[in-house]
Amino acid sequence: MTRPIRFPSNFLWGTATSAYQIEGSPLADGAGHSIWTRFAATPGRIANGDTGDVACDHYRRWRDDVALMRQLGMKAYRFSIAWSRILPQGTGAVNEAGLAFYDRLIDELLANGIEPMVTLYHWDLPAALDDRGGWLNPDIADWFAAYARIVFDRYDDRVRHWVTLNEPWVVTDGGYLHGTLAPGHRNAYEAPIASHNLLRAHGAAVQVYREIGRHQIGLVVNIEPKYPASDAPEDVAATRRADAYMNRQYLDPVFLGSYPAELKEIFGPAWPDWPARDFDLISQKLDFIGINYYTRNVCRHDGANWPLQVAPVRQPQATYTETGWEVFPQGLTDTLVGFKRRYGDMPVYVMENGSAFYDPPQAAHGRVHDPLRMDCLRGNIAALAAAIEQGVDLRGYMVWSLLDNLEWSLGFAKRFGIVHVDFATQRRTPKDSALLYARIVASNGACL
Ligand SMILES: OC[C@@H]1[C@@H](O)[C@H](O)[C@@H](O)c2[nH]c(CCc3ccccc3)c[n+]21
Repeated sequence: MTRPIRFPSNFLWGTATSAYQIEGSPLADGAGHSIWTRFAATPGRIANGDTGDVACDHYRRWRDDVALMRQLGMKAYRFSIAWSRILPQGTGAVNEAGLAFYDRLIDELLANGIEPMVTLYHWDLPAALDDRGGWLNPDIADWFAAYARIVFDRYDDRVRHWVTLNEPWVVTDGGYLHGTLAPGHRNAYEAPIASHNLLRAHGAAVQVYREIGRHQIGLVVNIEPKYPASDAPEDVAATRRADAYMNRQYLDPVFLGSYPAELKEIFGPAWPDWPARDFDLISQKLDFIGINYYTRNVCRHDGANWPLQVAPVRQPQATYTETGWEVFPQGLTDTLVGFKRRYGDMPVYVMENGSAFYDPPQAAHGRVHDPLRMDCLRGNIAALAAAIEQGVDLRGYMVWSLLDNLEWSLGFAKRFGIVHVDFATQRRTPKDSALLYARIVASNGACL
């Protein structure tokens, strides 16, 4: 008989989404262009020519979607605010209609007993700010802080969990190094500058929150634990570089006040000498850390693989998702326990965890059978319990995602939702994984 899994009584079970991926109507009611409306309009940037022009039409169907969360018994909902709905030019004139949309959403969530957890930035930079250098312009820390102040002023009476940025690593690696995400740059000199300015902006927003906020604020990072393919010194060194580049590049400056030494080794002359004062700004005390976990990497040295000289090693016995990620729940436990060991004991939320699998067409009676996603969900929630048993102060868990949605450059084909969306009709159908998650939430993790 396995011991019952114990989650804290007020554990926040929920789901997560982001503005550009679900809302649609990106330019409605005075909203301005973002780098993603621009990227989506550039031929070849998003698979199948998909765009966020309609997406899940959440901008108009938000009330029904909250009702769906209520029906599933969700305790929380993590979503992002589109900066360019609030400030169409990124700075300057405020768009009241944009503020009013999120007012209505937040009020509806609270009326349904669902805790709103708000991300200020989930990749959709106002295009007007990109025209002024975007994340490459050091002034963006002030632009972001001004946007944050407006949003805190408006919603902090109802929102008790704030996130400054979603995944600065992805914004940098995808948007400035490999060019796979907006704004689509490929420049090893730009990437460290963008990354550093993201962290400066994060710190500036936290400073504003400490002036006027009454609740909690944190950062969300994607963590992908790295394991050496062998104990050969070159594989161990490659693994260390990969961990420094993806994971410690963000957690070290925020919690330890300095970058890992490996970054100078990786970027060489492209790695600037940063002013010490920046780290006082970046390492503002946080109330929690948000971790997005999807998979692990097994690493080997590969001298030809720029810039890290690391190659991933596929695991022959493992299950892989449609996005090519190994299903490895142990990595979630290792990540949470590893965070506590390196950075200390602090409240942790898993702010994203999920999987994309091919979902068969709707079966009879409107059911959508997704056994692989169910297995992944069970395994990851058991991994949470293992972390709690090892002393991790885990406060909540958000499944990515509530709805099938626009998977950035991969378009709509990669379905992460526990609720199926028929994009032709906008019909929502809870998948078997949603019904499983609803049971898990209702039993506070007992019925895995
Ligand atoms: O890919 C699924 C989700 C996205 O839809 C979310 O917007 C984003 O926050 C998010 N982050 C990750 C893990 C980091 C990652 C993203 C893209 C590519 C590789 C790794 C997975 N996801």
